[in-house]
Amino acid sequence: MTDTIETPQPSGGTRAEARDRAGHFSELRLNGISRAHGAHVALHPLELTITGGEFIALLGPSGCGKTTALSCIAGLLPLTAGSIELDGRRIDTLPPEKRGFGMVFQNYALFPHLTVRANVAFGLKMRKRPKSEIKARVEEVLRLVRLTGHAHKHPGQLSGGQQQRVAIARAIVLEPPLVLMDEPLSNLDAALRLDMRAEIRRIHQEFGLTTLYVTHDQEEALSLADRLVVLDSGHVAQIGTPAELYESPASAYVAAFMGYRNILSLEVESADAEAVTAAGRGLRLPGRVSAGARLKPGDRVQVAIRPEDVRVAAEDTGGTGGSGGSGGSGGSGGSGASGEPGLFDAVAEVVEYHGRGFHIDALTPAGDRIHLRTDRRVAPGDPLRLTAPAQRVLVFPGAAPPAGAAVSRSGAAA
Ligand SMILES: Nc1ncnc2c1ncn2[C@@H]1O[C@H](COP(=O)(O)OP(=O)(O)OP(=O)(O)O)[C@@H](O)[C@H]1O
Repeated sequence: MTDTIETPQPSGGTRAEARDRAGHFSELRLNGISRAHGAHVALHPLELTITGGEFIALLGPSGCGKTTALSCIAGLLPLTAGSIELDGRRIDTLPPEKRGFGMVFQNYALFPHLTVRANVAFGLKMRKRPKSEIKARVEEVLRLVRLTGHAHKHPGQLSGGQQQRVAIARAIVLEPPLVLMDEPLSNLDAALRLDMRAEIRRIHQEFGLTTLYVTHDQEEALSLADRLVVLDSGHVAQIGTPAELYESPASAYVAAFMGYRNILSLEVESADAEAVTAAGRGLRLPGRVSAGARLKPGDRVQVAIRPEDVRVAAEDTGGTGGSGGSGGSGGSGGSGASGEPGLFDAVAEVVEYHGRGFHIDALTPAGDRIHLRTDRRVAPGDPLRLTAPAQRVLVFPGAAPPAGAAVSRSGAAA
């Protein structure tokens, strides 16, 4: 980490130069940090080492402890236990301003009576930096966030996305070792969120930042972060790269976050180290044993399948209205647990048109809701014969579906 603050090049310089200027560090260690509010533990001991330059997303549903973790790191909340070290130096005993981390929140918190330029310059003025340095750094950062042409305006004259970029500029102009962002895009409309998401990643890279980003949006986390930390009721559910979490979620809870919208509670019929057949509720599904799990017949399991991996079996879709037929099992109550593994019946309930295809919610005879995608024309009420390739069906040990997972069932558990 550099202690001296150099005056930036007027042209901004290269990414490496920007990285050198930012308060760069090698390693931020969270050593079992935890936080309790009275008897309620909002954050159980969190172990994480963040490398300088990384983009880390803290992901989880409302109330899982994301903001608590961020506030503990920022110094806004004292730790109940654990410690934080920046390149070996203990910092959890320091107040927020001494940690010097940049913060960007969803409500921007800009000064309405100050221009964009003055908002961005504010922190440097408070630090009594020389005027020439303030001017050069503010201009550079405004250019980086593409707001040079708006520098004279007040926040009220800017769009939500522009205001958010002012908030980011204000945080990064101080060249903080770490930028903490708490759901910074949640007040923006869908299109702007996408644009700003790309902007945030670009700014992170160009300025050589280290970023800790809180979100409940799996897509945002996967697209932005180098690594994700998934939290479940204050516990770490999994830490890994987007590809690791997407391909090999450690639990049904993480799977639900990674787009496995179909999570079914079934029982193991047969299993070896890798392959398993889970059955129950009129279904019989061959699948893949989740990493490290040992399953035996009779075990309760959670079976996770992505909507895009559920296929309409080719021979059984006769277009609208037709029950189709491969052996006359169309309609409810057809193929059951004794039927051909991997094939099951359902009736289309909700059909949404999505341009290139349809998103369908279908109900099995036992009342399990199955989400799927197809480019076949399907109408509500159509019987469907469905299948999912075994290698795309993940089977996790456990009796209860994950809380907050996208499990939808109209019937009772088996
Ligand atoms: N000051 C407090 N006193 C008591 N409980 C609190 C306090 N702050 C947070 N909590 C509780 O701690 C848990 C974690 O809250 P936190 O705000 O960290 O969740 P979050 O994942 O950031 O949620 P959201 O996405 O809704 O902001 C919640 O159960 C919350 O009710």
